[in-house]
Amino acid sequence: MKPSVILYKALPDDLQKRLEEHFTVTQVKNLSPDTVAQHADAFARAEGLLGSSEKVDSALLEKMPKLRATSTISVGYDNFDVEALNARKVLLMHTPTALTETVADTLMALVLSTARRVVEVAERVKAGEWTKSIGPDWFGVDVHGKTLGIVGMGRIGLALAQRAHFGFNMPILYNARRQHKEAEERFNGRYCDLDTLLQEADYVCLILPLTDETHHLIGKAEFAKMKKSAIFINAGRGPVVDEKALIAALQNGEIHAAGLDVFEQEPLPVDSPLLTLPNVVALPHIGSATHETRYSMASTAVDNLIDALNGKVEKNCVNPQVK
Ligand SMILES: NC(=O)c1ccc[n+]([C@@H]2O[C@H](COP(=O)([O-])OP(=O)(O)OC[C@H]3O[C@@H](n4cnc5c(N)ncnc54)[C@H](O)[C@@H]3O)[C@@H](O)[C@H]2O)c1
Ligand SMILES: O=C(O)[C@H](O)CO
Repeated sequence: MKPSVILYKALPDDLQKRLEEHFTVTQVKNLSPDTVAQHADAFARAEGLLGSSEKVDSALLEKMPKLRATSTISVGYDNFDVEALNARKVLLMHTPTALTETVADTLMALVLSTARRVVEVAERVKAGEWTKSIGPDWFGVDVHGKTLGIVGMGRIGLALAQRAHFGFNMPILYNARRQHKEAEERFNGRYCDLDTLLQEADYVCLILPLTDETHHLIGKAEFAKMKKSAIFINAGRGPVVDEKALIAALQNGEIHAAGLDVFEQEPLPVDSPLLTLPNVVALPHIGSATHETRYSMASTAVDNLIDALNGKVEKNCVNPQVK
């Protein structure tokens, strides 16, 4: 008999078929208590769980006594209570390499669009304001040759450094939990403490996981250390930044602009002050959202679940020790 799995995200037809070749699949719309109660038998039987963007906590695990593996269609896994999974010896699989280059493209897009005010001036053109040759009130600032500070020199940080170094001739400062030889040898990156990076960078780019350690890593004191001309970018996770402090820093002119793909609350509430600031580019968490990359992530996640339920955890496994 095929193992049972719960699928909580729609998959392209061919991937759904691949999943069904290996498992008996119950598709649900989300992991809310109501949905779990409605499909209680399927959750009780399930050995695997596949999807994204929903909390997987100990309350859910209690409803899934047979669960052996979870597979998330994302690289970030802050939605999972990893301690609870470890205690139950449930494997957690993710999609680390499938999206790296695409997210680095998004970061670069945020750098360029904030610096050159792309969204703001395009809106002015659409509003009919381009009635004569433009003056300095339409100008932006340069990107090439400016100092880029990357906080979180992991897979995506490295891919951003590559773009900035080779494409834009930007000197690179970085902060991470350890020094990265590759960043230094290939992209001339200079490791420094967070304070130095905040003080010296023209562009401060965050691409960090959300952990207890990184929660509100950037707040009032950190914005105060940045240059008044600094542009702040976050495509890691919203709660790494104290959003109230970010709004105040923008409103008080402590920093020049911000490009944001992630927020403390998503979707971003429509009454957020961020949406009233012309020097903010706010994106709806599109870091990896291209057709090619989202397909590749879903395909990897399906393969990850097949591997994990067959005891194969050589790659893409967050907690291989529980096997
Ligand atoms: N916006 C999006 O759509 C999107 C897409 C993909 C990833 N992400 C986020 O980006 C994160 C990074 O992805 P990755 O593949 O580069 O991960 P990674 O594990 O390769 O890199 C993470 C880096 O952060 C560093 N780090 C961790 N804690 C730190 C701390 N306290 N201080 C300084 N540095 C610290 C690590 O040393 C590492 O260099 C993901 O965890 C996810 O939250 C967002
Ligand atoms: O972590 C990730 O993969 C992205 O944020 C998509 O959720």
